[in-house]
Amino acid sequence: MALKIPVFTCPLYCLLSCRGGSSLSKNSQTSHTPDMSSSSSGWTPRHSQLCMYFDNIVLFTGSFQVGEHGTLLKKFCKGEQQCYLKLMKDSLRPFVPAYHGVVQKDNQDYNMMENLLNNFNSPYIMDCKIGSRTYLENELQLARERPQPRQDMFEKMVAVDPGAPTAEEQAQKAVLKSRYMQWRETLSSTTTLGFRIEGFKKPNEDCQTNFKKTKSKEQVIKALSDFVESNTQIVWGYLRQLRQLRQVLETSDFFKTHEVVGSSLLFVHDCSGKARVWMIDFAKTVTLPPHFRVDHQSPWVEGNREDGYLWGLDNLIDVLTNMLHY
Ligand SMILES: O=P(O)(O)O[C@H]1[C@H](O)[C@@H](OP(=O)(O)O)[C@H](OP(=O)(O)O)[C@@H](OP(=O)(O)O)[C@H]1O
Ligand SMILES: Nc1ncnc2c1ncn2[C@@H]1O[C@H](COP(=O)(O)OP(=O)(O)O)[C@@H](O)[C@H]1O
Repeated sequence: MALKIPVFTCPLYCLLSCRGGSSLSKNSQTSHTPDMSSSSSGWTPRHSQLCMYFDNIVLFTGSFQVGEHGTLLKKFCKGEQQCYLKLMKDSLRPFVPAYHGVVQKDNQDYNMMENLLNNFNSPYIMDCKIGSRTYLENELQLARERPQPRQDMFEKMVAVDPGAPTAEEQAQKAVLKSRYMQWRETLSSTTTLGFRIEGFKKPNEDCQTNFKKTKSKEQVIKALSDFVESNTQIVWGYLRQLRQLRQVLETSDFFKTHEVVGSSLLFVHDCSGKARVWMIDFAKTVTLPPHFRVDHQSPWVEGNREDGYLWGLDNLIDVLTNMLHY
């Protein structure tokens, strides 16, 4: 059973509590980072429209708060909790943040986890969403049964490509979520490479999240080179981590029995040369029916539950390897 303990009062609470489910990936194309006045606690919070961070400390999103003793609190999601509980006993344990149970704050439950940036000095942080699709099969089904046209998604679509909506969508000024998600996937490298860069943050620079149209290998390499500042030692460090992860995934019971959708790899390095990769975001990772098997590589067709996780990881490893020969 999950531990329930009270959260200590965080002085940054009001700054961090905004919309849920936001992340690097949900940033706008036009990020701005106004300085906020220095607080008496010594923190200098800065934020962009949908990307929050604290100087040299951490990158936060609307669904997060700071926890005690170097922990992060993410808005509670039962499915994600179940994943973390299983992951804590799985061979993937070294590749996910430590999970510390459920805590409550103002009637809101949170999953408490290790802050992966704890042991880095001025970290470089990148979020890459892995897999060949970003929505669950049951989301598609729901969209068919109860279509809910989304105006916000129409607006996000038009902002990137005014010609993308169909005549019907133009008339409604709304699109279905499944349609938006599929469009996002074909626009980016998700469908061609099985992963996409959601965003990254370098020390003393604004978040970069303008990767919605980063699709070709060359574009991806350009973005990754910018993130690692062409430092081959860092690329080697990430490659070592990703190859280890690849091996561990082959042995993992968790991976064997789950459809892993919308999950990211969090890349973190700093100027000491330390580079680490972790799997994060299991909100859309679901257990497969008993005896149902996926290989995480085959192309997805509705019903086969394939997520393309290993295909994406292999492509990412290839791309990083290519960078060493550039
Ligand atoms: O990245 P952009 O183009 O802004 O689109 C976002 C991402 O796909 C989110 O996925 P993730 O959280 O994995 O980044 C998704 O959240 P879900 O995870 O809820 O599907 C959002 O759906 P809504 O939250 O319904 O708006 C969708 O609007
Ligand atoms: N355990 C963690 N330690 C440090 N940063 C994290 C951790 N988990 C998430 N993050 C940061 O928060 C962002 C959003 O996390 P994610 O779990 O994808 O949330 P959401 O589902 O709200 O998008 C990530 O891109 C990363 O920058």
